[in-house]
Amino acid sequence: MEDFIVSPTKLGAGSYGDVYKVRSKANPENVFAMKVFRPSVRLGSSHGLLDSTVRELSCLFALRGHPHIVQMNQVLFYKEDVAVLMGYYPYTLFNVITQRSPAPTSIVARISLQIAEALAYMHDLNWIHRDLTASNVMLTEDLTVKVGDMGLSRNVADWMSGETVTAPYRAPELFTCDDATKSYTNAIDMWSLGVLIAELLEHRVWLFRNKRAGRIVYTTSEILQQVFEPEEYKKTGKKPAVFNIEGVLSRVIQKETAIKDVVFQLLTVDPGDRLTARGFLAQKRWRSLSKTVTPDEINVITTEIHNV
Ligand SMILES: Nc1ncnc2c1ncn2[C@@H]1O[C@H](COP(=O)(O)OP(=O)(O)OP(=O)(O)O)[C@@H](O)[C@H]1O
Repeated sequence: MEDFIVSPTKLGAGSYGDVYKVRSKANPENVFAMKVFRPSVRLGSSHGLLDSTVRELSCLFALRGHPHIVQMNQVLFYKEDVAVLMGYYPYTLFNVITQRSPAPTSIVARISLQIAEALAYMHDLNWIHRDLTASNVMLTEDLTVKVGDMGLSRNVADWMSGETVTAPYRAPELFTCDDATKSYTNAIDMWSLGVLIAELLEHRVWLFRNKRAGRIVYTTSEILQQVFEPEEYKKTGKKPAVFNIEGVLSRVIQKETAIKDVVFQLLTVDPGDRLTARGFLAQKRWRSLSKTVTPDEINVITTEIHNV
């Protein structure tokens, strides 16, 4: 650690650790983010590491070098704790969704394709992200995607914990039964991608959100069970009218068919019918849209984020 200067203010504090901005002493132009993992307080844990730390480090290691996944530079000790030195990324997708004006569809296409590139790479290597949210998609100064926060990521197994993915981004199959472990696939990440695209197009975060004290909002499970109740859906073949998903996705509905179709192919109840990452990457309309991004469009967004 003697090679680095650690900024005293935290970049962020998550459930699993604190993140600091760090500069190289030899070359102060070189800026990194250092995540210092919380130690395990589990009785009998001899190594002092949380499972999530081991998962995050092994996932970052397995996926290192991918252009749209956070860059892992070094694993080191900071004081008594294990830390990872990563690339420093100034924005997250949350900043883009919550800026004053909605992001143009060209930017939505480019960002979503870059997220899909990262997911396709993960899924090909048999990893599931399991916590794709607006805050976990980081962005460089020119809005290049770096998918991060792999604390819940894991290799696919037959039975996995159902208690995963931040609620508003959780796929319907994770709500289908109360068992602690469930059988699901990497299609859960594609649902989360569908929610992120819808949030960008709707210009609103947490479209499917949790109940908050004092405000009438829908719980994710209520929405998903009412709209996508598998039994009801299978019986009638069409979505029950209890909850109007078209109302929630009102701006998406107004988009041209090719855009609308992709969102609905991702927000598909049956995980077997849901668009895969490779299937998403093959969407010609999105690819050509993403190529129309102009430097001006990027400037407008980054300037707005800076002015918030
Ligand atoms: N590479 C990075 N560059 C800049 N900021 C970062 C970077 N990594 C993390 N951060 C900041 O630190 C915060 C916490 O990081 P991270 O989400 O990885 O921690 P966590 O403990 O896993 O969080 P969570 O509770 O969301 O699971 C992020 O929301 C972000 O603001």
